[in-house]
Amino acid sequence: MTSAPPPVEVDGLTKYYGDVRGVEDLTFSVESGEIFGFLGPNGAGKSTAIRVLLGLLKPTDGQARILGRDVTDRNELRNAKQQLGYLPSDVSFYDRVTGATVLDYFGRIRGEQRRTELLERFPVPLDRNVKAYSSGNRQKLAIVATFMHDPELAIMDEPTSGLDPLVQNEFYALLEERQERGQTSFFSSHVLSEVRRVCDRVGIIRDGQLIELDTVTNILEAGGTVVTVRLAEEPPVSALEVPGTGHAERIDDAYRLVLSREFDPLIDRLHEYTVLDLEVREASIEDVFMHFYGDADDGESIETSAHSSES
Ligand SMILES: Nc1ncnc2c1ncn2[C@@H]1O[C@H](COP(=O)(O)OP(=O)(O)OP(=O)(O)O)[C@@H](O)[C@H]1O
Repeated sequence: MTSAPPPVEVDGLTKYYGDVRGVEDLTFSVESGEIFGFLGPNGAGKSTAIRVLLGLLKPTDGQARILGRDVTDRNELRNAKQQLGYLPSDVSFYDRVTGATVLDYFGRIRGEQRRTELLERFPVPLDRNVKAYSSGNRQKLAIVATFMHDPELAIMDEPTSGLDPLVQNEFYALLEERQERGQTSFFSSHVLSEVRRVCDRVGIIRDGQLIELDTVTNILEAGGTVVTVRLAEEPPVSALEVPGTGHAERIDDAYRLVLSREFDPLIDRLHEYTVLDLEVREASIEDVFMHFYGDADDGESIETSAHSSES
């Protein structure tokens, strides 16, 4: 018996918009039952990759398959879509219809066995025109539409944007329940906290290219230990760059060092100074991100918490 193909398979995928690079040479696959986060700041290429996966854009080069079907083949894609839930980044339902009509429409096409249950978890004013919906309600309606046929694979472009924290939690719980049943979820995000919380594996994309692909656990382990130290003296940063230091910088009146597991060389060096303050902690996913994006100067933005704009 042959095993089922990976729900998402991308090989050498490249998409240019004329001269503008959308994504270049992406290769990865997502396994059954995984919650996979596709991570990157604005303009990195996440939506482009997702739109190719859904057959909405034709690749310039390379292959993309969902549920074992070639997304550039209309018939194959139609078959795959019966088992696919898709949540686009800007939810554009027909404004002049009610939420109930929207769900009726998708229900007729793909099925709606989980509709009632999902509406209890993500309630929306069903009888009202979608035009009058808040952005959060639109997003909740989109979640119900995405999952009510209980798809094997869900592909979502920034699914939690506009949701309040309680609804976000409900959404993460939904993904985890799906995982227990072996169903697969793939979503793009620029919110690090949610990726750390729910994803098994992440692909990090920058300037259209995949720059990291690993489990969240491995990425955090490889991130090292972050040491922040304040000294009475003001030595140059280079004075603290002992063996095992991956990165060192001066931030205000402190020194921030990323170390591998070896601490002795730093402790020896610190003997030469008066230590006023010392903090040692494991690297966070934010630290890992800053490592990849810290030198970006083109306005890329990453939210280090789901609500950083509100705090
Ligand atoms: N229709 C288009 N025509 C020309 N260039 C485009 C088009 N869509 C996207 N691009 C460009 O492709 C690159 C990748 O954009 P994309 O929207 O895929 O990024 P993203 O990671 O999804 O960003 P965001 O988080 O802002 O949605 C960007 O440089 C963008 O300007």
